[in-house]
Amino acid sequence: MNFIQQIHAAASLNNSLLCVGLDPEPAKFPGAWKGDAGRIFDFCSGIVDATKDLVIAFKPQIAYFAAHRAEDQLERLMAHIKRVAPHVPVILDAKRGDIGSTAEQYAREAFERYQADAVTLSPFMGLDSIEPYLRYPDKGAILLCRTSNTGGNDWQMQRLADVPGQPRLFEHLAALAQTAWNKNGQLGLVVGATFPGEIARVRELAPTLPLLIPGVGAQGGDAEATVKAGWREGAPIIVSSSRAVLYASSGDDFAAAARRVAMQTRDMLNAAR
Ligand SMILES: O=C(O)c1cc(=O)[nH]c(=O)n1[C@@H]1O[C@H](COP(=O)(O)O)[C@@H](O)[C@H]1O
Repeated sequence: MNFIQQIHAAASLNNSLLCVGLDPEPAKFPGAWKGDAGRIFDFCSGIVDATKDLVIAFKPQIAYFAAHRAEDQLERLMAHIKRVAPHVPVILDAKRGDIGSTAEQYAREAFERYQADAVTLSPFMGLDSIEPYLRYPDKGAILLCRTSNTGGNDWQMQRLADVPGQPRLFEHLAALAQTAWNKNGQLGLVVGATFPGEIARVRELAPTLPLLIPGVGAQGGDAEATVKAGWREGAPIIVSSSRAVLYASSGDDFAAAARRVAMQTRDMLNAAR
């Protein structure tokens, strides 16, 4: 199964649009684990085990592991997810973007070392910086398009004077990702839940692509508006929440609390379809 098929299968098996983001911060760990970077695997696997029947995907953010020299724990976590939840695709959030020869190494890291099913990428350096990932035709490559942060305005909302119709940068990218750049049909786009109007615009320009939508939960994005703007039958959205799920409780009941919040969020997203 390729990444797009995995997403469709997990969405229907778990009846979910919710992705749980795995952004482990030892300072926020419960009880005796607090401050202990050696517990990153234990914390994240606890979250995975508690939510694996509720999600369309998991999304570990690599910086939260690398900052603590915990790449070995990320490798173990990826293997753990494959073992306990083989039906749930894993998106490695790495936001890579570099020249082709270096991108080849990043693609190996994501797809061979970590066995990710998809990776997030910055398209700022253009198509040749994306192509090495496209050589893994079963894997997903999810391009930053209209990000959830306010600083996204600095570039993504600028108009391109030399392109017919003078689209904004994010609009131009969405159209390219749907067409010329999508050589093997494996591209997706990142659009922030904090900008539902732009989610709708991206959905117009990229009617079939999977959209990874972070920004519900801690960043305050509107879950209902997100679904209305982005979800269409056959065109999946992957709505990601990290802190609101991971740190629903700072006590030893963290996994049960994460499950409760994940279930509420999943149900809220489903009710808006
Ligand atoms: O690519 C991402 O996942 C991403 C894109 C974006 O535009 N905004 C954004 O917040 N993210 C990531 O999504 C997660 C959001 O975490 P919470 O705000 O805690 O749900 C973090 O891992 C971010 O790095």
